[in-house]
Amino acid sequence: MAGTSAAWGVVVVAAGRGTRMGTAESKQYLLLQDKPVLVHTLEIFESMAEIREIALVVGSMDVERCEALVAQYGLSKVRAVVAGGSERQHSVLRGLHALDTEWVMVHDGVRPLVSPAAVRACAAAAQQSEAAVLAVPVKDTIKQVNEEGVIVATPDRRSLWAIQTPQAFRRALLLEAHEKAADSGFVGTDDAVVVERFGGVPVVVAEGEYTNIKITTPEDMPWAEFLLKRPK
Ligand SMILES: Nc1ccn([C@@H]2O[C@H](COP(=O)(O)OP(=O)(O)OP(=O)(O)O)[C@@H](O)[C@H]2O)c(=O)n1
Ligand SMILES: C[C@](O)(CO)[C@H](O)COP(=O)(O)O
Repeated sequence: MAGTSAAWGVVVVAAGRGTRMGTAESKQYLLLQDKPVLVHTLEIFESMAEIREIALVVGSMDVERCEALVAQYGLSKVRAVVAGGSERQHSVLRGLHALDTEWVMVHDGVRPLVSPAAVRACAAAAQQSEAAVLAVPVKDTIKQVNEEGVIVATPDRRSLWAIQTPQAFRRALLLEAHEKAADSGFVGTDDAVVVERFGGVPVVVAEGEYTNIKITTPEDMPWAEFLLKRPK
């Protein structure tokens, strides 16, 4: 982004049910400092000059509600609010069809703390390789455990990274990989794996920040409140 005139589109995915949060309200609509989590997320990209347009993907029952949020908060870069699918991957593909920039990022609507600097680092890495993800080195020892609860492998921690979003790609590459994945019935948990499997190009890691948390379970909300209060 820095120093380039590339036009970026962002797919913000927020069509999940948030079952692990255990709240009646889907977690993307829970309030952080009196503002929905999703709005915090959208405002990050709205504030960045390098971002030209946003495709917001939400639950089919939430389209009108989110169109109202977009108007209420003046999110002028949101080009479309579209209904998502049963899996995150399906939601991403629906968002991709609503953008026509050369470069795209996919970001979780429930990651409201990513910094513009980290977004720019991911974008810059993608423009070198066509595909990049934000990630941080894992701090804990990670082990593979079988169904009986027995440890079967301990990968070398030096090679393990916790993958985040945004994930950034040349749009044509990501769209073709997603369409091949849909044809094959493959469903992964992030967009990088779709490109790893069907894109034919290496996906690189751009080091992000540990504060770029994905709001998933109840204890994530007070943690996010604390992080939001930190001086910028
Ligand atoms: N069919 C889906 C599933 C998930 N997401 C979005 O993908 C992001 C990451 O997914 P996750 O944190 O798993 O959210 P949920 O699927 O809602 O959570 P859970 O698995 O606890 O139900 C979230 O912003 C979520 O709204 C989506 O757009 N469409
Ligand atoms: C895309 C992602 O945030 C990268 O860590 C993660 O895979 C999303 O997983 P979820 O189960 O859909 O939250």
